[in-house]
Amino acid sequence: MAPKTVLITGCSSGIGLALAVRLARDKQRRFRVIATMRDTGRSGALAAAAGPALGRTLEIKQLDVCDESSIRACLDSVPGRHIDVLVSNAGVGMAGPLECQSLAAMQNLMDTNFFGLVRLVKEVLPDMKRRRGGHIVVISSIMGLQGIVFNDIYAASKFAVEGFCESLVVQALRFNVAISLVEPGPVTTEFEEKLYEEAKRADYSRTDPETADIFTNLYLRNSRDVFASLGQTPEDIAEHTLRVIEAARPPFRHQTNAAYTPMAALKHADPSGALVTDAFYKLVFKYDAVLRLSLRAIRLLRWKAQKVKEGARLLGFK
Ligand SMILES: NC(=O)C1=CN([C@@H]2O[C@H](COP(=O)(O)OP(=O)(O)OC[C@H]3O[C@@H](n4cnc5c(N)ncnc54)[C@H](OP(=O)(O)O)[C@@H]3O)[C@@H](O)[C@H]2O)C=CC1
Ligand SMILES: CC1=C(/C=C/C(C)=C/C=C/C(C)=C/C=O)C(C)(C)CCC1
Repeated sequence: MAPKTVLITGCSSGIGLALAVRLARDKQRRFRVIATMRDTGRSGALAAAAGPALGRTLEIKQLDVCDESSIRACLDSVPGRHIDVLVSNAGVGMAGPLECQSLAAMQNLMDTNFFGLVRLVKEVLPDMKRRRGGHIVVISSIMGLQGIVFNDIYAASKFAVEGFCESLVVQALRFNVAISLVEPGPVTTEFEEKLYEEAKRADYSRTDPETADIFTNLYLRNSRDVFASLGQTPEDIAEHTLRVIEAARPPFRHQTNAAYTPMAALKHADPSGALVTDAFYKLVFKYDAVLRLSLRAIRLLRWKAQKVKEGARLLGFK
């Protein structure tokens, strides 16, 4: 079978980079990867990780999801504009009290996370419909299903992504085009560090001292622990996404972190929303010590599992 052409956005770091490398180094050579990024000056890490795949099964192209002409130019440079799989991955995060965030920053986030996807789909879907085949894979988030305190704008952008895809999927199916949402929980990438850097620069005089205190001393501290205990690696997400891409009948939704499934299910268990709001309120304000203790226990278990794995490898087990 001819290799599938997969175009991925946001490949300078994190999930996009890991996925591009995973697909390009596929042992069965099933993919030809077009790894895109808005600034090709940032391609060093990808080129290094791709190794000999660069120039063979992987090529790097410029694409800014906020710029229609850059998307068009990139697609026009692909023979026959033929993309089998589009992976919409590029995205930015934002966390903190609303009062400390500028409207311009919020609009930039929506422009990247939501309209970036819309621009891509507008450009790629007509070709896929004409060919009666294709797959659009969207890196959404668990926050596309359930908001998390202080992530108001980011969660809104991922809800927008989910609503857009949920509506479009039925029409697309008529043309044999699949749409899949990949919904990770926390993933340890530059995304996390960028949030903390942003939080350091924020002007907390724009909010009241109590809110500033809850964000900096409760949320940020717990968030670090959540990433350290429950965070997946970008390589984990690449494996999950590969499974979605290679599925004979791709799922519409795919959660990557089982630890978050109950959280996302709560809202469906109680349509009034009281159950999930109450659970979050208690976790954040009442049982934060229990939360931290549980997260520490998980970290310890993970560390032990890692040591067992390393030991087994040293002893020659796979
Ligand atoms: N990390 C996490 O905890 C989670 C992340 N996600 C989602 O995963 C996706 C990837 O994030 P992740 O790998 O973690 O984070 P990274 O910050 O490591 O990667 C984000 C990528 O998006 C790119 N990007 C940002 N703006 C644009 C743009 N306008 N055009 C093209 N590329 C752009 C960045 O490029 P540049 O280097 O130029 O800034 C970078 O390559 C995002 O959609 C994010 O929302 C979902 C769940 C959890
Ligand atoms: C679970 C949980 C928390 C934090 C979760 C975080 C920080 C999740 C991050 C998810 C990301 C980054 C998704 C990206 O798309 C709190 C509020 C600390 C306490 C209550 C339980």
